[in-house]
Amino acid sequence: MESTSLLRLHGVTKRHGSGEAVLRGIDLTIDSGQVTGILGANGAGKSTLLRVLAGLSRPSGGTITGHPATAYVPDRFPARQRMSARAYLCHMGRVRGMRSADARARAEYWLVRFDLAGGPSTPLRELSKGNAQKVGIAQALLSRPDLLVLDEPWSGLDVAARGILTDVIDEIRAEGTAVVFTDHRPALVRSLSTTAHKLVGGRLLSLGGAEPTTRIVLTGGPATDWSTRDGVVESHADDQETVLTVRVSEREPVLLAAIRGGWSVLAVEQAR
Ligand SMILES: Nc1ncnc2c1ncn2[C@@H]1O[C@H](COP(=O)(O)OP(=O)(O)OP(=O)(O)O)[C@@H](O)[C@H]1O
Repeated sequence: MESTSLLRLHGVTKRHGSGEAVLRGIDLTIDSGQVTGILGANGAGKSTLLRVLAGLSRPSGGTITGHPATAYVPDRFPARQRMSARAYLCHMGRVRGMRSADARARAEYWLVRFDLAGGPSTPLRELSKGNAQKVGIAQALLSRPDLLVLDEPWSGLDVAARGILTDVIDEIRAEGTAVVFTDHRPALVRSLSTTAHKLVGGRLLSLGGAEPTTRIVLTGGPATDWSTRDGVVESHADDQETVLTVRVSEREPVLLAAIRGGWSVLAVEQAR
């Protein structure tokens, strides 16, 4: 699919009130089908940048061109209402001009896919942080946006939902949606992004493209926390299998550790 430019930031600055500038001279182009990952320390300005990208916050200086249909998922979904997850999503769908039946079908699809605890009828105010986050993501995916802006979307999600979100990002980007996300894990940002950046001192530094990854499917070994091992970008386990997404440069050491640890290797395949 040919990519088109959706949004361009040129020399964007942002200060909150009369304080120091949080963003300084940000140049960034967002193309369709592109996944842009943004790293940065606490307080570096990641959420501020995402709110500017989503059109929720006006920059103090610089220019922004482009008006993509944008969906935004904040780092904490404020789920205080009494209405059910399904009713909330149907309402949001109708607000966006969807037919009721379509909104309901899409709501049901995302809540089932992300396995919302208690199911779609659960009142929002009874949801845990991670389950509220699933509803926030479902809300953004009701109708396909041109640009999906995700603020630390994996934080709070359980292992299965993390894997689903990674798959969903791959799927929608293949359909042409641009995705911008923040996270604190350099390996994950580098691996999932087509362009990775780091915010330092209010400026956006380019980290270049993603390093390719390999998917390693293991079975039969002892309980192991793979997520802390060098090169492991993601790990996903169920009763039968453990699926690791591993940077290509670390594939052999991880395979060796698995075999030495008593695991059987079911598959090694190119992931990205
Ligand atoms: N509405 C606001 N009013 C005043 N200052 C703000 C506001 N929002 C953010 N800030 C300040 O701007 C700076 C950047 O905050 P921001 O939330 O963008 O950082 P972040 O990189 O997303 O941090 P974290 O990783 O902790 O989520 C911080 O110093 C913060 O205190």
